[in-house]
Amino acid sequence: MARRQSGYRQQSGDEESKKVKITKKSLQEALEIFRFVLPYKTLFIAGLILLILSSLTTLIFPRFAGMLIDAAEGKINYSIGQIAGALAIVFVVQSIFSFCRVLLFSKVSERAMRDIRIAVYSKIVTLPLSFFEQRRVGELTSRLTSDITQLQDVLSFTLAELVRQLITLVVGITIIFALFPSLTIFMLSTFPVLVIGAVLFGRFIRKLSRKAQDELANANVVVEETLQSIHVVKAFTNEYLEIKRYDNALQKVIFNALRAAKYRGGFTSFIILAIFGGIIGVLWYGATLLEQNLITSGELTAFVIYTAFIGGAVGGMGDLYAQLQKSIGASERIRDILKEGSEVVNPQPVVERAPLNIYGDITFHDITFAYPTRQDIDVLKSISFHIGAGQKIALVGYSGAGKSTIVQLLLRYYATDRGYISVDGKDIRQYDILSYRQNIGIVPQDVILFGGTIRENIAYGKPSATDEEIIQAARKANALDFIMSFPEGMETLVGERGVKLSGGQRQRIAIARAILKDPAILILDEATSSLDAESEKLVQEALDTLMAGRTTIIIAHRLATIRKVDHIYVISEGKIIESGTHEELVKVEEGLYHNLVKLQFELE
Ligand SMILES: Nc1ncnc2c1ncn2[C@@H]1O[C@H](COP(=O)(O)OP(=O)(O)OP(=O)(O)O)[C@@H](O)[C@H]1O
Repeated sequence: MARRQSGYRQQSGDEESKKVKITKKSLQEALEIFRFVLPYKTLFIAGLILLILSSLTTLIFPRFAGMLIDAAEGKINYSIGQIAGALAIVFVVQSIFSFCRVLLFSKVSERAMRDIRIAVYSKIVTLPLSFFEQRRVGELTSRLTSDITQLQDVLSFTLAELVRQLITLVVGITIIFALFPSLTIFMLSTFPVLVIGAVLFGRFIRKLSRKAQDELANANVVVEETLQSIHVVKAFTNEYLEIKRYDNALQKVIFNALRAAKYRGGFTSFIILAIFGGIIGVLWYGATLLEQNLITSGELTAFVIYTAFIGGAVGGMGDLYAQLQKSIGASERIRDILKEGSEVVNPQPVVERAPLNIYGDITFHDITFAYPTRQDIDVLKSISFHIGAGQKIALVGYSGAGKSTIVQLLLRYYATDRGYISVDGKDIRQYDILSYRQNIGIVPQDVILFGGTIRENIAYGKPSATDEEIIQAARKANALDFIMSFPEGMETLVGERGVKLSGGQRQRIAIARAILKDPAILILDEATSSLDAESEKLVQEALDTLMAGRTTIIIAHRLATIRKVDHIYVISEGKIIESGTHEELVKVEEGLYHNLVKLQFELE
């Protein structure tokens, strides 16, 4: 439970950090993300021009509305029909502009976002494993989903609104200032109160709403945990407890949401009072001018509508500012990922890479290693050994001794800086990483199958494999019989929505994958859970076929299976403490291997 709780706490922390201060530097950095828009700059600029035009045409409306009234009173030379007709034309044109603008911006934003998504995803999958140990998967997927959606909002909506409101503000004020200077000065004098009040109040309310959202995220954790572990919930008959837990979490949501609502209501009243107070003031002053015949009623109307437009623009600024803050946060986080160093520089289909054929002569030269996330603890201490090409060795030792770590280093999952590993006499760091890994096959402890058909899962070992090769591999892995016993054969779906394969069956699929990959070096991480005798025999036979002629490292859990290997290394606390053949090692009576064998013999 602690695991899941802490995960989500951090996520709500992420929400907090989504907002950053807008400074010149942060803005400049955020704008870097806009390089993804560059390929579409023509469309973007065209959209921007249309946006400016349509914003400007909106500003014609108040003036024309005023003129309409003046025309009705016979104070100007145009007829009502002429002005209404002109207005209608203006708005037909504007509606066409707006349509094109929305379309253009969508084209730009959709394409740019696809490019960013691909860039971020390519970066993520090519990063070294150590990166993934420092980040949570949820965090990375949220980079790809919510952060990029945030940027998309900016491109398709926020930016347009910002431009429109800035134009309304600047051009609107300029127009009324030119037309009605004294009224404008009067109106502007009421503004600062409104703006400062709105900004302060708005910020406070957003903080409260965020708290309510965080609580909602916490409530969602409960649902997610429960559903993920529904087996456990049912086994412990804790349905009621879980409902109660959800209810408690929702209580907190309600408490915070209502608190925020109270202030939001207050804010609304404040805005109504302030804006209408301002408008009443302006109307009062305007009416006085009208009474003195200093302006016409049409002009007053125009002025009031302009003021409403400008007020609306100012009111919307707070929200836009918050949106921009979020987007800058989002783009910073995306940039952070894009800046990380990939281990695979240029991912491309393996067949297109220069083939690297290694023999599989492996030497560990005095390797000492600590995981990047736990730098202070040396997990391996001065490990040196040699495996000749085609030899089979086994690593034996208690859980946590460092067996898997040895294999992970061979796979170059982690960088080594104390000591080095060579394959065929060359430091493995000097090989192209993809070509190198292409020469290593793994049959893991827990075989993970992707959702898809059995064929696809086997072909994962060699995506270019022909049907015949896949069937051959399945046959050699002793898997063909059970695969063909399914009505859909190779096309049988496995994984979450498909059939569930037994442990032994999954292992044989993994063996077929490895056979297809045909690597020089093979790593077998023995399953800890034992299979029934029949499955065991099928798997063992398949493994024997697979191992033939390959350098093989077996991480052994059941010692019975490794009697025949060329050499056994007994690992304890990161050191090789014994080594030799099975016959040699069992003779050492005080030895760990001897004891492990005795223990297992007694257990069995
Ligand atoms: N990714 C990691 N980050 C930090 N420490 C790790 C990591 N993986 C393993 N360790 C630590 O390294 C030590 C050796 O682990 P390793 O998995 O190599 O042991 P093992 O002998 O393979 O054990 P088992 O037989 O249980 O798989 C353990 O103390 C483990 O906690």
